[in-house]
Amino acid sequence: MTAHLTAEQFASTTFDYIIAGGGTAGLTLAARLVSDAGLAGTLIGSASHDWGFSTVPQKYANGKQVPQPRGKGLGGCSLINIVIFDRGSAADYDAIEALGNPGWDWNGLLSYFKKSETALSPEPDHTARFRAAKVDSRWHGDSGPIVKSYARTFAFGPLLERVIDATAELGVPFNGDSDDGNKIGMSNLFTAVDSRTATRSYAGNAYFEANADRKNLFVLTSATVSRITFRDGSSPLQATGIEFLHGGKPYYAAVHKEVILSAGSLKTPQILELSGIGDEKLLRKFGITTLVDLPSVGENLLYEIDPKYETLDTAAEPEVVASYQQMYETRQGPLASSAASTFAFIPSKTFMSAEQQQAWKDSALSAAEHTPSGLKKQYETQIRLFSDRSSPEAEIIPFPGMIPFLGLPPTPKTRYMTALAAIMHPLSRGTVHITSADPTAAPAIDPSYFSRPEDLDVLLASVKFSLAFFKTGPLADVVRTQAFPTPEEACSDDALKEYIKNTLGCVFHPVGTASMLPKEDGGVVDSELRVYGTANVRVVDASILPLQIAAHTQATVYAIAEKAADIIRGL
Ligand SMILES: Cc1cc2nc3c(=O)[nH]c(=O)nc-3n(C[C@H](O)[C@H](O)[C@H](O)COP(=O)(O)OP(=O)(O)OC[C@H]3O[C@@H](n4cnc5c(N)ncnc54)[C@H](O)[C@@H]3O)c2cc1C
Repeated sequence: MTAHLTAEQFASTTFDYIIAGGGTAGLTLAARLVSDAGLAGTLIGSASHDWGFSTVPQKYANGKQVPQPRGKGLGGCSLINIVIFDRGSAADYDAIEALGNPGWDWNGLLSYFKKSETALSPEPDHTARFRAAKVDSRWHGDSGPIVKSYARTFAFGPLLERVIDATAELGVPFNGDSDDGNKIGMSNLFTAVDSRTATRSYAGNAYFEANADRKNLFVLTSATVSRITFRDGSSPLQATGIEFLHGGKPYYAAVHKEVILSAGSLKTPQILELSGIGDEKLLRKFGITTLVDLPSVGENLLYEIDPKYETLDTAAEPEVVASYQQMYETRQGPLASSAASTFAFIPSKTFMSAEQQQAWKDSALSAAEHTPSGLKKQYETQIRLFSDRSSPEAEIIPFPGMIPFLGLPPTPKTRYMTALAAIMHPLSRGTVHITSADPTAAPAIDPSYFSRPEDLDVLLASVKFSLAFFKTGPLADVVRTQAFPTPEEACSDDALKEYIKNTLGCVFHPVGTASMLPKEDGGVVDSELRVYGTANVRVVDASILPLQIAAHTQATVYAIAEKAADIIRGL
């Protein structure tokens, strides 16, 4: 049985590896490291569900504060996410490699995507009715821990065909398998659900519980890592252990080999800064001695951005929910899987006119001229992707129901449908930094949405595309009224921009705050994920992605952790 240690036991053990954060990446890494003889310690934040963060008021979005849920228990965000399990386009990963990260391109990651997963074949009627592609072993794994399957019952039912046909009429082809490196099109995405048991497959059960009887995996729950400790005078810095809080009391645990931070994009920078690795000016403000002046820590925060657009619906009625519950008894129905997983990924040419694309490019090129060289390289990459017909620049997420983000109650007995529009490669860059030397204080999360106005233009165009979607033949036939935006809110581009700012959300995929880049380009970790200026501290989580990918992030995070395990073990 895995040793769930008490804080005292944890503090009196010296581990080979300490992984700070038992989330998506942390548990994946722990499971792979303990398959060797070394000891691994995994610390997690708390047994409760969600850290409950929110952004600071967004200057360019009418002061809106956007909720930022983050999973807190064993499994981290993989425990609370919406189970979509997909990959970005090959172009996304190739771009990350080209920024100075050998081995992190599509070909370098493909084996790790496959290693993390077991793809279940769609059932025969599934292939016919929901256009699910057959599982191709060139792209999909057959023996990894995360079990992925296509949603068994698509909640749209017959509406799905109309959704697919409407997008096809707007020039978006159906893509049977968007995990093969070509992301463009409308696709049924895999979900991290074991359809044989109708259960979520996540880091907690797939990687952690499956290794629960290992003698060399130790876990301490309800702990908050405060900081890393270093050998006095070492250069590069040699980590000796970590300090953590448990039940309000401070403890120390020692490490032989490495400390690995897997606290996620919004918390890893906090641990680095509290450890004296960050921007000297900021650290001084909070009385923290700077050990490595690394101003890039907590910078380059990137989100995909997403406004809400409400239309037609499904079921909030008690009798419908009861029928779903009944269906779940036989592992059927929407509760047995994701309610929606057929999404469209579209290149700029599909939703922006040639003039709009040119205006965006001119503006982005001018922005690139006035940025430091590291960000300039990222912008140049993004400008190239923007014109690449194989690179999605927006995602349209049709959802069979009203999403209550607008805070407006649905009219009883009315059925709605929502299309969320998200942009994939925003130019805006945000930050996440400490607000105090107290490790329990929430960091200041500032995505700085729309600080680059080009992002708002792309989002406006993608929202207009989703409005057109509901007016296209197959869907127009069943849409009675446009609930949101109201006619006033949609009367002009400027009015729609205001609507976007007021209803802004995010797709919960923050990345980039401990970017894997050359140091001079704003990197926090090198391509072996080692923190600059340290000998034995790595970051393994979503924060290392220097660019946003056009996909949901969890499959990539598992692949990052699988690859990191091989790097750390020298394989
Ligand atoms: C609501 C929501 C829906 C999402 N939906 C999807 C989806 O459908 N598909 C998809 O692909 N992606 C989705 N994502 C994103 C995806 O889940 C994340 O990108 C991914 O899981 C991040 O993994 P991570 O290892 O970087 O961080 P996490 O999984 O968040 O792990 C970080 C861990 O570190 C712990 N921790 C933090 N600070 C400390 C500390 N100081 N001390 C100790 N422990 C600490 C946390 O408690 C957590 O367990 C969603 C995310 C959210 C929040």
